[in-house]
Formats: sequence, C-alpha cells, structure tokens
Amino acid sequence: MSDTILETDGLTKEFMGFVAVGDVSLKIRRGSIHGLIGPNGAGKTTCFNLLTKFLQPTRGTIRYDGRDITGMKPAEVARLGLVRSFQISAVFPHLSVLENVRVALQRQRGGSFDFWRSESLLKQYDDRAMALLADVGLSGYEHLAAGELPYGRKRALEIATTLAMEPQMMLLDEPTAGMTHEDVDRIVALVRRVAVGRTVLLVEHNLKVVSGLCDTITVLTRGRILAEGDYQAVAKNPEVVAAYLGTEAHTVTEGVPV
Ligand SMILES: Nc1ncnc2c1ncn2[C@@H]1O[C@H](COP(=O)(O)OP(=O)(O)OP(=O)(O)O)[C@@H](O)[C@H]1O
Repeated sequence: MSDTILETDGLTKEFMGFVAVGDVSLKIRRGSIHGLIGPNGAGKTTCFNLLTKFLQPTRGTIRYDGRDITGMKPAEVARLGLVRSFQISAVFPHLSVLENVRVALQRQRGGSFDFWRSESLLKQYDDRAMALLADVGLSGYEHLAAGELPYGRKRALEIATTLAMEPQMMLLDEPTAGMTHEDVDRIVALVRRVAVGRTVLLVEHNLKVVSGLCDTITVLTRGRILAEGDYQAVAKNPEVVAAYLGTEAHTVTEGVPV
C-alpha cells in the first residue's frame, strides 16, 4: 500500500482563461491531517471542488488510492471512500438528530429511504447512529430536531453523517467557519478524534486551527502552491507571511507568530 493516498499532478482549473488553480501537484500522506490554506481567492475552494469531482479540471490528473479518478463523478469517488463533509450531509432540519444519521446510514447501506424495513434492521441503524452521535459528542441531543441544534453542533452532526459513509479520507471545507471560540475548540478536538485511522484534508481560514491539527500544510496563493511543510516551517516562510499580510492581516496576528 502506497504511503500517498491522494496525489495530483499539474492540476489546473481555468475559468474563461482565468487560472483559479494552476499546476498544483499535491501529495497527501495516508493517515495524515493535511491543511490547505491561503488568503481569500487563493483557489482553496476550487481545489477542494476539483478533488471531490464537483469540478472537472482543465488539465492535470488526480489519483486516489492508486486509481486515476480524474474522470469520475462525485458519487463514484465517495463510494471509493473519498468523502467531502457536506456531500451527503445536508442536514434535514425537521428530522431529529438521530433520524438524520439514520437516513445517512440507510443511504450508505442500500441507497434506500424505505422506512418500511423490519424492526430489527431499523434497530441496527439506530445502534450505529447512536454510536456515531457519541463519537461526535452529540449524545443527549438525539431526539432534538436537527434545525434546533446550535450552529457548532450542527457541524458536528454533519461530520456524523459524513462518518456514516465510512470514509477512508474525509475532506472538510472550513469546518470551523463562523464558530465561537468554544465551538472551534470542540470541532478541533472532534476532527482529531475522527482522523484516527483515516486521512483528513481540510480547507481552513483559521490558522490557529491548522496549527493545532495539521501534520502538513500546503499554502496556496493565486492558484499556485507557495509553500508546504509543517506549521512551524510555513509560518516562518516570509512569502507566506507577506501573502497573508497583503490580504488578511487579522488572521496572521491571530495565527502566525510574526
Ligand atoms: N465558477 C467560477 N467562475 C469564475 N471564477 C471563479 C469561479 N470560481 C472561482 N473563481 C475565481 O477563482 C479564484 C479562486 O477562488 P476560490 O473560491 O477557489 O478561492 P478561495 O481560496 O477558496 O477563497 P476564499 O477563501 O475567499 O473562499 C477567485 O479569483 C474566484 O473569483
């Protein structure tokens, strides 16, 4: 088994001639937590969408677990175990927290929303759903309507429904966006917990989150890789500091020791 789980070669996405992602060659180590960071407009989301096949690249290739997935559809790569956080997890607000996870499990195990299944099968789903909810710290919330969960807990529920897909690799798009400090700490702990035994790629704005979580960080700017390494190395890189200072001085003062 190769040490690299996901690899891109010369990945490029142009929008009407504008290079949003240019010649990005990434190697993501199996079992690592890898961060993709960069100032606004750096190409993080475009890159994320390319990796999960929501966008087709203009050029370049993507290999996942030894297979060329460049031409595949999002659902196909999800079945191979490469799952993005909100791919299947649009939370149904009127269903309970438990029902949301159960639906995700049913979808995973048979692609069916058929609620007329045997009692014992439903019980199996419920047991697994309760275990997943415990994993993400949502025990006690199972009978609450998902729409009534506080924001941070909703993101935890999304992660539970993503885990229902049994991902080998999870891609998380700004898991802490818009959260309070307390929620951020909880999600960081959660990502660390769910990363055990799998690979995680996360796109983040919050450098504190990245510094606490990621083994390797790739810094993008203007669609290209500017730097790569562990947090200490990239935070010291003058080009990285300059790229952030140019657009996001507030984030730097929070995250990069300058
Ligand atoms: N569908 C599109 N059509 C045209 N331009 C696009 C499209 N999607 C993204 N872009 C452009 O590509 C560049 C990279 O955008 P992208 O959203 O990937 O950056 P980002 O790093 O995720 O930024 P942010 O942190 O602000 O979300 C931006 O200049 C954006 O305007």
